[in-house]
Amino acid sequence: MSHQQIEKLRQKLDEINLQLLQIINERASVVKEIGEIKKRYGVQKFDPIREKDMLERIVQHNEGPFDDNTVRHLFKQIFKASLSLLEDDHKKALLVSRKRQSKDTVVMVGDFPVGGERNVMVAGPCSVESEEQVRQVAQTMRKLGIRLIRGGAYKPRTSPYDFQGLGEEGLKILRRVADEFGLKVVSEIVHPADIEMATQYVDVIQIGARNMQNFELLKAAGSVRKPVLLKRGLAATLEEFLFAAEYIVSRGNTQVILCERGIRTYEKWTRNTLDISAVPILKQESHLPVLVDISHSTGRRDILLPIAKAALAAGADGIMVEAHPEPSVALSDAQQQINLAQLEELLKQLRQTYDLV
Ligand SMILES: O=C(O)C(=O)C[C@]1(C(=O)O)C=C[C@@H](O)C=C1
Repeated sequence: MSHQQIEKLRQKLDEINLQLLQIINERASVVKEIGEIKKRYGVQKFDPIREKDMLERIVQHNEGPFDDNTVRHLFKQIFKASLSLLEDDHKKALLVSRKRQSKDTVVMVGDFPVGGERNVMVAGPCSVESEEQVRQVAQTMRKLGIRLIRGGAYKPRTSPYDFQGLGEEGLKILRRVADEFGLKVVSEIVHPADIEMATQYVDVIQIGARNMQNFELLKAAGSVRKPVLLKRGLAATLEEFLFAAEYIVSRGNTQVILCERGIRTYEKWTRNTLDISAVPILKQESHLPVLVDISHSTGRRDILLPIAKAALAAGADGIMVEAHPEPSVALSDAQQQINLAQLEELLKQLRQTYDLV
């Protein structure tokens, strides 16, 4: 008997659910119309004052049985969903977004895939200091089966009195040594006018954190047909990061790799704060491969292994690490680089769980 009563009431609820569905979608259509107008006039999508007014008015009409706080909470969820509907519409336009391309982009660095089945490691010294130094690193990498060598030839340093890099000579060293050991070169370019020249020497153009919003540099990188490794800015939101990538991709260079390298926070025990949540969010929002720079994000050697594991567990396509034959005498970032034995050990540990090349 009571079972029948419940069934009847449930039928009623089913009907109400459908009515609610229809009405919230009707509401969403109106919100979208407002969104179109806002877009046309460049008005901010989120309007907290309007939301507050609406909540007040709704609560005034609330006759229960839900209490006012519950009603506020429910409607706040509706507003939130409406807002993300507006923002989704906006993001739909981005070429780098998942909405535009559901399939992962695999960036081919010559014959070497980044963002494919296997995780990658980019390793090498912070700065190119000499051919001998690069050769020692390359030899170890070859032995360990790591293919992507990094090394800075143009160094954007905080102090103008610090080592500024060997410039084009540094790129030549990288190219020569990489060819000798069958490796691919990743190196940072800081000036738009150098992009064209750099394509002769590097396999991946790196755009560093300090230049993430150097729009002329991004445009220049978008105009060539070389993979680009774009690092997240020191204080860039993920949205700004993706817009920076969009600058490159929208110019026709679709081969972009994103790199989370930590952001600036009040924490002093690490050089930067690794934003680990950036990894799954970027993978969700964008089809581009995502790497994590475990050296710059931490600035310290002692936590590289757990940080690398965290990055890969969070879904990163690979990690970047600074390695030097003798870190204590390195001309830059001496305290965060690992030596070659430590590189080997790090890789050994990671390979127990991950297929890292
Ligand atoms: O009224 C607006 O300006 C809207 O964009 C609609 C709406 C809503 O869902 O009601 C959506 C987002 C804003 O934060 C405020 C209100």
